[in-house]
Amino acid sequence: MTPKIFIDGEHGTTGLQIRTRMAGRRDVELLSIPEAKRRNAAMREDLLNSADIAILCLPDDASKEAVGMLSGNNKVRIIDTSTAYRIAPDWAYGFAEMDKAQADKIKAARHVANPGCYPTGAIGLIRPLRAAGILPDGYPVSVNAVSGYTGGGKQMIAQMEDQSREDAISANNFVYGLTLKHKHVPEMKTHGLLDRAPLFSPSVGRFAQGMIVQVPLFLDDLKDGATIESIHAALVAHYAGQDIVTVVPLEESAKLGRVDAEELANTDRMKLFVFGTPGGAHVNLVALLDNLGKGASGAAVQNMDLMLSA
Ligand SMILES: NC(=O)C1=CN([C@@H]2O[C@H](COP(=O)(O)OP(=O)(O)OC[C@H]3O[C@@H](n4cnc5c(N)ncnc54)[C@H](OP(=O)(O)O)[C@@H]3O)[C@@H](O)[C@H]2O)C=CC1
Ligand SMILES: CC(=O)N[C@@H](CCC(=O)OP(=O)(O)O)C(=O)O
Repeated sequence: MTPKIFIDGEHGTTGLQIRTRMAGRRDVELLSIPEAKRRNAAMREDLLNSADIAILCLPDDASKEAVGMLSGNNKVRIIDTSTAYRIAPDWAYGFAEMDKAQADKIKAARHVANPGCYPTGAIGLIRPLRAAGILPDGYPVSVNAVSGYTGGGKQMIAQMEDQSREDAISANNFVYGLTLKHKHVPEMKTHGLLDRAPLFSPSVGRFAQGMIVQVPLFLDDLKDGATIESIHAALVAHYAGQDIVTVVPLEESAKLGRVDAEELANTDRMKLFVFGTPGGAHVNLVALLDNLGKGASGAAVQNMDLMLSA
């Protein structure tokens, strides 16, 4: 039987991108709700319960409501793209490359929490160094990032693109999350294996899709003997054997004068760089991805495929 997939929130930014990625696929049947009925609870409940996999592309509250609509159903599997379940112990975290066992956990899971866009970059950089013992307990990790404006969903897209709106945003680049209580911090801490919450400072640029996440490190405060080379080697070893997350060779990074946030727009991959000077005191870890690709919809489709392959 062809597996049935329902995307709750299919007319939003993340949902639409998932639909685009599924267009033309014959191995799955997409159940769909008309745009005008997208908030009709009875129709959603019926479609959710008719699916083999429900992909939730909704705000947190609506995701929780959808999970509630499935509470009596022990068959439907769920991929939730919201923040609601990302550190819930009974949900598998949908970042397949984060360690060697994760893809199998996703394959077997009934409930998968798709990672946040910024956390995908941050955890992708931090977790391998924690696992290798290079980043010690107590290290004060900072995460600085810039996202394309589609990261703010339909509302921010309208605010950036329609300058006639009362709430239009005219800035080309702005820093936000100024209370330092961003919803992604717990997720970065848990899946980054950190014992201290990172200091996370996000920003948005006037480009639709793309993301740079930076984690600067002081070598003196890492494990004794840590160097730009040993950090790079730990990342290379961690990501060996797959081609979605690539670690850029040090010689290649050393030749770069800049990193373009849009380089991986419209792809589902992530690139990791280690910048610095051999023998120097600092390194800057950089992750490059599409906030809507590996940061959202690309990861959701990857997780769906893993679940279907079980
Ligand atoms: N954009 C991004 O880069 C990323 C987003 N995500 C996550 O994906 C989720 C969706 O975000 P995004 O696609 O950006 O948001 P959008 O606002 O673009 O889309 C959300 C969709 O959900 C619909 N919706 C809202 N409330 C309800 C409800 N109660 N019942 C049914 N439908 C509802 C909206 O309808 P309406 O038009 O009526 O409001 C809209 O179609 C969020 O949880 C976000 O955190 C994850 C990673 C990255
Ligand atoms: C630019 C922007 O506003 N970004 C969002 C994060 C993206 C998002 O809402 O989704 P995820 O949590 O699933 O990544 C924010 O900072 O709230």
